[in-house]
Amino acid sequence: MITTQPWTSFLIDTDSQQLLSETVLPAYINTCRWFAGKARQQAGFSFSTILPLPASESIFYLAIIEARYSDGEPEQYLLPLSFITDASVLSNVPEKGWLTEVTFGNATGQLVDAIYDADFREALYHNLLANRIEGDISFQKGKGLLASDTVLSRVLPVDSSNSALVFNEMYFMKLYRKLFSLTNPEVEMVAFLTETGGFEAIPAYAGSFTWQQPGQADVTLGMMQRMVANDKDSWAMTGDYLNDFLYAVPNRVFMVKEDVFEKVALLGQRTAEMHLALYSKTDDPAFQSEPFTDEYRTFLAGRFTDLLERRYDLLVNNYGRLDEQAQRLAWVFMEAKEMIDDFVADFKTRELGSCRTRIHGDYHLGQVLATQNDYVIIDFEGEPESTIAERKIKHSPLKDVAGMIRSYHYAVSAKLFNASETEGIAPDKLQVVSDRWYKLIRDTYLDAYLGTFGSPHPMFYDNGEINYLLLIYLLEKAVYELGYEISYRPTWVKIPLKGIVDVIREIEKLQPGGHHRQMASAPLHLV
Ligand SMILES: Nc1ncnc2c1ncn2[C@@H]1O[C@H](COP(=O)(O)OP(=O)(O)O)[C@@H](O)[C@H]1O
Ligand SMILES: O=P(O)(O)O[C@H]1O[C@H](CO)[C@@H](O[C@H]2O[C@H](CO)[C@@H](O)[C@H](O)[C@H]2O)[C@H](O)[C@H]1O
Repeated sequence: MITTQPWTSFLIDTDSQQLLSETVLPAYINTCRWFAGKARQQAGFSFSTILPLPASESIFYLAIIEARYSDGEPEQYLLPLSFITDASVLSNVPEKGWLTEVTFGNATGQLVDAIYDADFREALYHNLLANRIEGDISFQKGKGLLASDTVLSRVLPVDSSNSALVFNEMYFMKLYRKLFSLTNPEVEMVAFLTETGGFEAIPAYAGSFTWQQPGQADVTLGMMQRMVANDKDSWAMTGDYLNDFLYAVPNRVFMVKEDVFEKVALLGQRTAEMHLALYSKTDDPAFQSEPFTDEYRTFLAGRFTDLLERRYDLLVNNYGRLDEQAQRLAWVFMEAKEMIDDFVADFKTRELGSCRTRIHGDYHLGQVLATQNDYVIIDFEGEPESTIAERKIKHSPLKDVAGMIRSYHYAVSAKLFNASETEGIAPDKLQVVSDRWYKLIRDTYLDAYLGTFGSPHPMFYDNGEINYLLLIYLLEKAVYELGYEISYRPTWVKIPLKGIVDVIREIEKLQPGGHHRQMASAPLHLV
């Protein structure tokens, strides 16, 4: 691409912007892991805003790209741009960050995603440190950020929905890609937990930067936290524990080491401490706890009913692709439709005395980093499928608890049903040992969680309500997961289906004549 205007004029160089939008962005953006619209009917890309970020020897642009679709609303993505003319600098940029070769005025070079340019990363760091306002970009330094003369930075090689940068191996910065016209819930959550809740099992907040426009809501562009030295996340760590279990199963030995129970209980305790911190007294209405209102119950029941409809359709359309075991579970789910509908309708009118607070919202083993003897909880962005406004709605913290319980169920199922060690074992037998591990671990986690609150606590009205809410949230999560697995990992579909069937069995017990009536005072034994 050749243009007569220099790079410093890119902000007003609409011809170059248009040329790039038409010829470069569609191909480039579709290669990026963070772009969520790959499977949608795309109708083109354009530069909706360009925010200049001057640095000592160059200028960078934070481009806000609009992705348009013929099947729905447009989305906004952040793409920081750097123009590199020096071959030695370019040699540090991986090819996946190259957009195109271009001549701006009399300089020829490569247009790249600026996260791969060390000067850009350094500019972000210094602007944060200085609490600088640069045009419409406002940098806010958090308490945890300390000055440093030298800045060594790198891009963390995690391919996810955002980009991660590391500074001096001390700070972790998340650069948000998909943008929303409200402060990202993650920034609010991390700031509240650190500064009001005094919660220590998250990386300390070190700052954030936002795009501010007069009369409009701030748009969060990035957030910095302390970097956590961790070996792995808890999904990987649980997988390690399960290896011991897996090797014992073919020898007809049921083995769980005591330190597994200790680790699981510690996670239950940390989860409760996070929820207690979110319950802290505050004047900020965004974080004050609230009762279960008609409005909330109507919202949740409505959202759940929509989700169920979509999932039944998806299941019917994909039924033929499922294996025999998954098909059997799918039948149970489909036959229970009326009962589930009644269960959700009952929720809509049921008086509940428990509280709702802000919660993590997307809580599973992959969101908990395992440090040497403890845990650090990350990724407070909320449910990826929800709008930003929905992600800020208060729920019972048992929704997070249900997320983690589902994750333990996933961990054991994924391990036992996909391992060569268990190939000779009949699926029904495998299901029995898998359930046995899951129930032990679930109860260990729950006991430690509830034990940390002491009894009674205003967050939960009574054990009956705890069981009831857990059932609602477990069902909602497993139904959500069913869609995720059909779309991304069809061989794992039976995992959420089994989770759904387990909850169905519990709902059956709540029916007149079901034996739960006699067990109403036996809490926390869901299966
Ligand atoms: N403070 C931190 N310190 C070290 N590594 C981190 C930190 N926060 C996140 N990570 C790493 O980055 C990965 C992506 O972070 P996450 O918050 O889950 O981003 P995303 O929203 O893109 O999924 C995590 O799985 C973890 O490996
Ligand atoms: O972490 P994300 O926000 O990207 O969440 C999505 O992907 C998750 C998988 O990576 C998926 O989680 C499901 O699978 C996990 C194991 O891979 C398991 O631990 C979770 O319990 C289960 O929900 C998540 O549902 C999806 O939104």
